[in-house]
Amino acid sequence: MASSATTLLFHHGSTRLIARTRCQSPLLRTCGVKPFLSFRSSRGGSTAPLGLPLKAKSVGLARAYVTGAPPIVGEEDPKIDGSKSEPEKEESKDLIKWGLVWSLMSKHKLRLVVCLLTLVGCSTCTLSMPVFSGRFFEVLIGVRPDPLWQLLSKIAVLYSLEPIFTIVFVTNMNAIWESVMATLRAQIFRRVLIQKAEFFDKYKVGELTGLLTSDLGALNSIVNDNISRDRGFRAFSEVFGTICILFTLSPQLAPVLGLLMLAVSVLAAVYKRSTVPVYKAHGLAQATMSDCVSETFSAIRTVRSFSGEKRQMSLFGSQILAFQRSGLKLGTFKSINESITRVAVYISLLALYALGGSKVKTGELAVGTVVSFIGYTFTLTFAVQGLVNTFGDLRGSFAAIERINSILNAVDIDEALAYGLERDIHTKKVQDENLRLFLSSGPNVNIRHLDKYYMSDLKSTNNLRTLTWAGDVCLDDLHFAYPLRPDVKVLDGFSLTLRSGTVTALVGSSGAGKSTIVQLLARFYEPTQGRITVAGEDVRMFDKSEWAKVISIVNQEPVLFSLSVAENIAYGLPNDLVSKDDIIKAAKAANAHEFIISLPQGYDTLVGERGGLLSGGQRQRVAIARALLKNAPILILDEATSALDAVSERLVQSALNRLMKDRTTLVIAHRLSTVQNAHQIAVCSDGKIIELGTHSELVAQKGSYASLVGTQRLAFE
Ligand SMILES: Nc1ncnc2c1ncn2[C@@H]1O[C@H](COP(=O)(O)OP(=O)(O)OP(=O)(O)O)[C@@H](O)[C@H]1O
Repeated sequence: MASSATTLLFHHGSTRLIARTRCQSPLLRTCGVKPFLSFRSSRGGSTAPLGLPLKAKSVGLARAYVTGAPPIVGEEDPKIDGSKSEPEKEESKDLIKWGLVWSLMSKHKLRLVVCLLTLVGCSTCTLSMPVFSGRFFEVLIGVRPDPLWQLLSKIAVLYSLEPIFTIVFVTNMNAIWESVMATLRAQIFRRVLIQKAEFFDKYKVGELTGLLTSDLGALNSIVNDNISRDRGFRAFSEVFGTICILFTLSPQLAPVLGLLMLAVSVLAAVYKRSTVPVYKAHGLAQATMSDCVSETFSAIRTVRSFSGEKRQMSLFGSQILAFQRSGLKLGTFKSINESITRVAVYISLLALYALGGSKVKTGELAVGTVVSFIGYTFTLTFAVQGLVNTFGDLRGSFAAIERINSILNAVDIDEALAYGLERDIHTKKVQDENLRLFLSSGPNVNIRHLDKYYMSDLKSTNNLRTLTWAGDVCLDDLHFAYPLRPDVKVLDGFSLTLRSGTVTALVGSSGAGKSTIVQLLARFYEPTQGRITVAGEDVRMFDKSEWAKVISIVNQEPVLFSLSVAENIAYGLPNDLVSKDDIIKAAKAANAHEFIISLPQGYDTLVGERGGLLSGGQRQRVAIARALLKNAPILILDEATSALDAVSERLVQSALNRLMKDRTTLVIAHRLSTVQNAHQIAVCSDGKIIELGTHSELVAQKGSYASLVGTQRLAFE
């Protein structure tokens, strides 16, 4: 066989099996050795490898793809089934694992050592202070012969060292953790970005924002809130150290007094911690109030037009009262919280005075030791409270990590997108320093679980642009149901060919599946059956970031980013490839130049959130300029002019005509004027094409299209 990948087609009932052989390495490929043979069903998508195990095959080919090797498959009917080899299926897909956190921390070995040493240093200083206080009193009453100045200079050294150690400890700990958090933040953002489209159907934007704000914030607080004195590691070392010292100072007093102090402090701390939900409820009541305020004032015109003032007042009134109630409750808990620590200290001190005092009286204990015990009472009480809080924070962080992992594991990642991105990041890392963040945990950490078998099927994309400029786009017997509604068949054997360089109009009733076709063409979803090809090649053979470069979509409500007009026009294109002149040329062709130069800062004017500072027609023309500059061979216009008034529509339509020239265009429109000039018109109903032809052919057919034209309404609404 001539090629390294050879396909044998077997027809077996309705299932066509593709048998292929491939070489595992370039060396084997050139020598024509075929190390294994696999059979795959082109329908059901199951894979039955023969010969060598699947894993061995995929690893070799995966490497070939990443290093930009020439096309590695050449089958007539390639089929990606996404089936995974068993070991990869079993591997945990959790994004945040303690192993990852530790590996990120261990990149800062020197800082970790400094942290450890300064932690020991500041804890030693803190724990020594009560001992020196005891000695100080003993010197004062003459029990100790040391000169006072000598003792005072030792205390002064301690007092100086402790803050220095603290500064070094906190600075280094903070630096390590901020670096870990930056990487985790980047990894979560990236993992969300590469999820399949149904992920975004499933979760609300607020939930996803929460992952990066509140949930990650909970993880952040493990260290950031616990590097102060009396929290985290310091609290732990102080509790442990205090108990050891108490036992060393007085083996008679320590068991009773130490344990009593510990018990009282733990109880007080646990009680204080139990009031956290009351604080949270109060915060929630406040957030509800502010939501109501922002909703009322942002929709003030709607409120006015429905005389909704009274309703809004009543709603806000109920929220004020709820906030007041939770405030009162919080006040009670605050007052108890304020005194509970004192109660713990007082009980411990009272017990110390009673027990320690009697022992001093009988001469069993030095007065300095009792003074030291007083110091340790305070140290222990505060350190125990800090430790309980740290455990509470840890619990919150565990819950947050679980939430992040469970959301990000709920839907599979989009592998065809992930691989393209991975490769792009690697090639762009030299130019874009910001992308380093997305690499810093090492590429393998993130792509390890990706399906290498899938990757092995992707083609080299060098020729995708050429293919799409010249070849037809075929939608071949597409069947589809949205993943979140698998029982509702939206497409049911949809077949249509978009001829290269021509315009195809797709019309049909509301809900017929027209926009779904756009979603499949854009590869936001994959068809459940059937395939989309370009020049005969299955589009799944190309990674999605490459595919995105050959397709432009302009829809009814184009979304602009809160950037300048020029940045919006050039969005997605590499900075070094786009000149200001190119942007102006595209804007002129999109009939947008005139309005842009009349804006306060011309092309540098910021367009506001989602382009809100521009009118609908202006947004539309900026989107068309963006598509013109992108110069993609395939163009999709999804109801692009239906929301515009007559003047805007004329301007937009003439811009669109320029944009459509020589491109393979699919137009979804409700207006006859937009549709009738198309090279072919497809009428869609119940997820399939029921009529296909030019305007005059379909009118002559006297079918659905003709009746639409007859009633002057194109859409079957
Ligand atoms: N993300 C989604 N998840 C689940 N179902 C969806 C989703 N998007 C659309 N649908 C459903 O798919 C069907 C086809 O919708 P589609 O948007 O493709 O219709 P359409 O022909 O473009 O309609 P219109 O002309 O009103 O825009 C509808 O029944 C719709 O409810």
